[in-house]
Amino acid sequence: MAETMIGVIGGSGIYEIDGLEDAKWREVRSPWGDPSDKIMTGRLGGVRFAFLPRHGRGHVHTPTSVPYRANVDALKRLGVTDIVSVSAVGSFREDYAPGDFVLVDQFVDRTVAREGTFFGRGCVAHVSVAHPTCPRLTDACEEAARATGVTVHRGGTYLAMEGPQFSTLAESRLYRDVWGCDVIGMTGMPEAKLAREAEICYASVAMVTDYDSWHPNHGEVDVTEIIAVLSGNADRGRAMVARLPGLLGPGRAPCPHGCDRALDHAILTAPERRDPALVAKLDAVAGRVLHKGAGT
Ligand SMILES: CSC[C@H]1O[C@H](OP(=O)(O)O)[C@H](O)[C@@H]1O
Ligand SMILES: Nc1ncnc2[nH]cnc12
Repeated sequence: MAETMIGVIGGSGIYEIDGLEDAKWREVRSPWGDPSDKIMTGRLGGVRFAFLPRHGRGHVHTPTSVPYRANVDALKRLGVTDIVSVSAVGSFREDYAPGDFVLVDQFVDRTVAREGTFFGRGCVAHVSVAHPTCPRLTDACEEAARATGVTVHRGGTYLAMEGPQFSTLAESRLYRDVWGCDVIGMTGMPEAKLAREAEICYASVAMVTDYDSWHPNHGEVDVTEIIAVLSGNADRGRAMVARLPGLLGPGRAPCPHGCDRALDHAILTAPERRDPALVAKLDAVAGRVLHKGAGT
């Protein structure tokens, strides 16, 4: 049985994690550039564990400058099998209130200025992201989150905007009233797509911090208030993460939803037409299939 390694990507307000045994910050090199920061590795509850602050310690990266490919590739290189993304979101629903956790299961990608794939000319692949999050990993996150006492909503569509400015009122109304989205953030995409390309199970735990700008009884989004809500929820976030190893266990059966086999039939480029330089960069992400001579 394969070994589980949990990777938590911490969002705004979450720059470190405690409680890891043998914790050390490791510099992980990636052909896709430098990750957002060093990655803390260790063991939690007997399970291999990695933590990466998405914006870097000290909040260096904007949502646009986050090196999403390097981050996912670096986690894959470390052996991460399951990524839990923790992020702050605005809510489009009265009943998804600040302080609540939402287990996102769908995304609408409105980002425009990010590299959204590991593949390209010389190695073309098309994976399905019809269901971009992993139900097995999300089940564990749900159980872990509910045990902390926080209000948890299973399911929600996350509108990923480019930012860094928050939405206009017209945009907020469009995403909510016309498109039926549930929450809004700036980082869920392309992270989720890249995790699928890298064959890593991905769950998105969104912490509601505000009502964006649509709500008549709430003011405009204020980043200070967002951080205050996140700080108020930090203990619950930590408690949720601490329960994950016990729920996932150290040994890992193949994903019943196929996340860990997403590339089985995805690569179209004929082996003799592949770009060796790109194939070399894909060693961690796609080595499982590329080095078996998969493709058509
Ligand atoms: C701090 S407010 C806006 C900022 O917070 C969220 O970041 P993350 O998803 O990493 O928690 C949001 O997406 C924006 O990047
Ligand atoms: N209203 C909002 N819009 C985009 N990203 C956010 N992150 C937290 N609140 C947000």
